[in-house]
Amino acid sequence: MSISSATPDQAMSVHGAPLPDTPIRTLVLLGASGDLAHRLLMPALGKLLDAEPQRRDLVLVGAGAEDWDAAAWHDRLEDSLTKGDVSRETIDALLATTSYQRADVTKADDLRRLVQAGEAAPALYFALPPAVTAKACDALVDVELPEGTVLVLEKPFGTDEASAKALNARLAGLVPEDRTFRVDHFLGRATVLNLLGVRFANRIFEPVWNAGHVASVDIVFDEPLTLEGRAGYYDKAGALVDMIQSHLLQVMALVAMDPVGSVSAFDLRESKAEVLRATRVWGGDAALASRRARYSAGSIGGREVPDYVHEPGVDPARNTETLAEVTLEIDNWRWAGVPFRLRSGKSVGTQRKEVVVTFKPVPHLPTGLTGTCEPDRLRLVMGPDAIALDLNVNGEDDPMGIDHVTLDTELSPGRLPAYGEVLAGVLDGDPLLAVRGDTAVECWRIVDSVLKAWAADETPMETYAAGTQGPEGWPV
Ligand SMILES: NC(=O)C1=CN([C@@H]2O[C@H](COP(=O)(O)OP(=O)(O)OC[C@H]3O[C@@H](n4cnc5c(N)ncnc54)[C@H](OP(=O)(O)O)[C@@H]3O)[C@@H](O)[C@H]2O)C=CC1
Ligand SMILES: O=C1O[C@H](COP(=O)(O)O)[C@@H](O)[C@H](O)[C@H]1O
Repeated sequence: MSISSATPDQAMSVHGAPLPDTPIRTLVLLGASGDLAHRLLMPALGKLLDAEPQRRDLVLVGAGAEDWDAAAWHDRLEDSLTKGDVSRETIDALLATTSYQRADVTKADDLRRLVQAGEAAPALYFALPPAVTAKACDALVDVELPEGTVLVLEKPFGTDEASAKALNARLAGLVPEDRTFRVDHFLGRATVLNLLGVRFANRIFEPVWNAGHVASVDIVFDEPLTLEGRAGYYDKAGALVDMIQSHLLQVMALVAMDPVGSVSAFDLRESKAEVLRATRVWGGDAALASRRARYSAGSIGGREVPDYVHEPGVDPARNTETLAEVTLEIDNWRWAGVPFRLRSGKSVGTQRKEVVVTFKPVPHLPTGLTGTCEPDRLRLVMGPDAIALDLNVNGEDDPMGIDHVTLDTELSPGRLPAYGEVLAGVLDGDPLLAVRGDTAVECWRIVDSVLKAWAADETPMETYAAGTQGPEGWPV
């Protein structure tokens, strides 16, 4: 990989890597009429251009199945950018150069036209359903790609370990690995990036960041959001694949990896990969190490929510879970015996999105101190971004009595939305925030055994009413 050594006068990317010789000037958005493109990608692109007006000389080419003329495309793009609070100047600049092509992206001829739409090598962003992305990659075999072409793939990357390997093989025949961006937008979230600063720019955490001092780690992403009309995708994925297989395992890798010598793409991604290679389900028993549940009717913030199985587009026969929990172990010197619990759910009453590191009790509490110690806990909250440290202190009323306090502060939400950071990496050719091919396969290996146990009904499907914190008896 070519990232870590810059010549003295070489330009640097926002993530600190040298810029490639051929920076990306054409972004082709395949699936431009879809939800991801409209709600997240185009606003994030606008925010990135707002933040770096001098640096980004970019033409956006939209492509999709819709038969849109220039006016319809302009309306759609402007609506998306306006909703994303992008400046008028950036909106006008983008509108002045953008174009839209109707295309069936599974056809080589249509893809060839799109690849040739700009003057230089493009970034092709597959904002498409995963099955369509796989077909588009097959069709690209018959298209000559200019040197420097970048391919950007969304999650889920494949549907299991074998299909992820096959997709990697297909991509390797198209462009080099460091021009393949497997997107996990959680890697662009401010609090997730903050794991690097908190862990490695402070003296106090790293010496206790191991099985000698840590009792357990929880990575939780519970949302009040319901299905939000996404049955077409979500009912086939479920909470385990939608959140744990990708986002939460990436976060876990950043929490558990060894300290890196640099935050270059090479060092960081290798350190994450090492942790994931050592990760497996707790006790080697996927059925016992996991739980699943599905929401029934309830209400969230005054809004009535139907039974998941009665949501439009849901097929009850799929038996899809909306809340998943998996406990993992990391078989290495640093983490042997420490449970990492990953959990994510929809239609949960109170949002909880955080990494919690729970420390072991002190080896000896001095005789004479009274009361009960609570475990020290470090929390990194993913939105609104915050950090908190729960500590035991001496009490107000009894000077020798133990009391509990929390030191906490809000953290900046970051200069850009998560997808803005991801796009900056894509355009700079810096794969720091992209998921490496072997890592994508490892993440499937970790969850595949759970998927198999669930398919064989070895783990019961539990129920929780929408608006509650999950089934009774589950730790929150
Ligand atoms: N939406 C979200 O919040 C998130 C989505 N993702 C991922 O992003 C990807 C896209 O998701 P999303 O935007 O929600 O999906 P949508 O179904 O909303 O959009 C998919 C787009 O692909 C187009 N499309 C489908 N087949 C073809 C084809 N053969 N040729 C050209 N265009 C085609 C569709 O056009 P048409 O509708 O006209 O058929 C549509 O514009 C998925 O992998 C998803 O997992 C990741 C994170 C969040
Ligand atoms: O990728 C996904 O992420 C969102 C949560 O991320 P956020 O950045 O929107 O908070 C999740 O709701 C969705 O189901 C999942 O597909």
